[in-house]
Amino acid sequence: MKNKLLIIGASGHGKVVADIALKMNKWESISFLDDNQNLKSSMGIDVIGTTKDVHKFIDSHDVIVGIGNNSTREKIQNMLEKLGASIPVLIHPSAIIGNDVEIGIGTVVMAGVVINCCTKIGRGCIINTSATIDHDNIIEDFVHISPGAHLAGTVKVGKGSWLGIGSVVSNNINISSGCILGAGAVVVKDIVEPGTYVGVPVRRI
Ligand SMILES: CC(=O)SCCNC(=O)CCNC(=O)[C@H](O)C(C)(C)COP(=O)(O)OP(=O)(O)OC[C@H]1O[C@@H](n2cnc3c(N)ncnc32)[C@H](O)[C@@H]1OP(=O)(O)O
Repeated sequence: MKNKLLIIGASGHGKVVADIALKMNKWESISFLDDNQNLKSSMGIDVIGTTKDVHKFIDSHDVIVGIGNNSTREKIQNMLEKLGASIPVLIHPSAIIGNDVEIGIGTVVMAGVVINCCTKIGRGCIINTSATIDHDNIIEDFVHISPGAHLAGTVKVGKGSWLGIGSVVSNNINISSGCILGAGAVVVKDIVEPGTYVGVPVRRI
């Protein structure tokens, strides 16, 4: 771990990431990179360059991607890992994490989240505000679980999927990689193909 943190992306998600980092109180300085060259600061935190400048800071900073889009976040995190960056896990102090929970690098766990025991969360995930993920889940890399989503026990979510705000997944369900669940979706059967699914129970659109 380094004593400075660099967050790539200074927009909505990046700002929440910065807020969590401030509350963790582990870094003596926090800065952003953002590809909008007109943006000089966000939340009172300096924007010190664009994504292509990251190599200048790799030796001195922990680096995390604060971009909500799953595939963009994946692309940039993969690049950071190739460069040998030190990539932290960010967990809001109000999150409740059970025993035997594993959380991969680059994942951000937001305020009010509960993750129960024996769950495995991959790299570069977003576990958004007040989501709950119960026991023995497997959440693969670069998944976004949106605010207020609830996953029962023994759910598996495939790589890069995005579960929309307030979605609900019943126990023992597998969701394929590359899925989008709409706001308020309810999943009671396995989803075996990538696609966008909405409604109660879900249908593919
Ligand atoms: C902190 C944060 O902000 S985290 C981000 C949280 N945001 C979210 O969770 C957003 C989730 N997104 C959604 O629910 C979106 O509606 C999506 C991704 C499912 C679909 O978006 P699009 O592909 O643009 O679909 P579009 O809006 O054209 O809708 C297609 C059809 O599905 C319906 N539909 C779309 N979303 C939903 C939904 N959540 N539930 C039920 N029906 C829906 C529409 O009414 C429309 O029906 P129609 O053809 O009969 O008119």
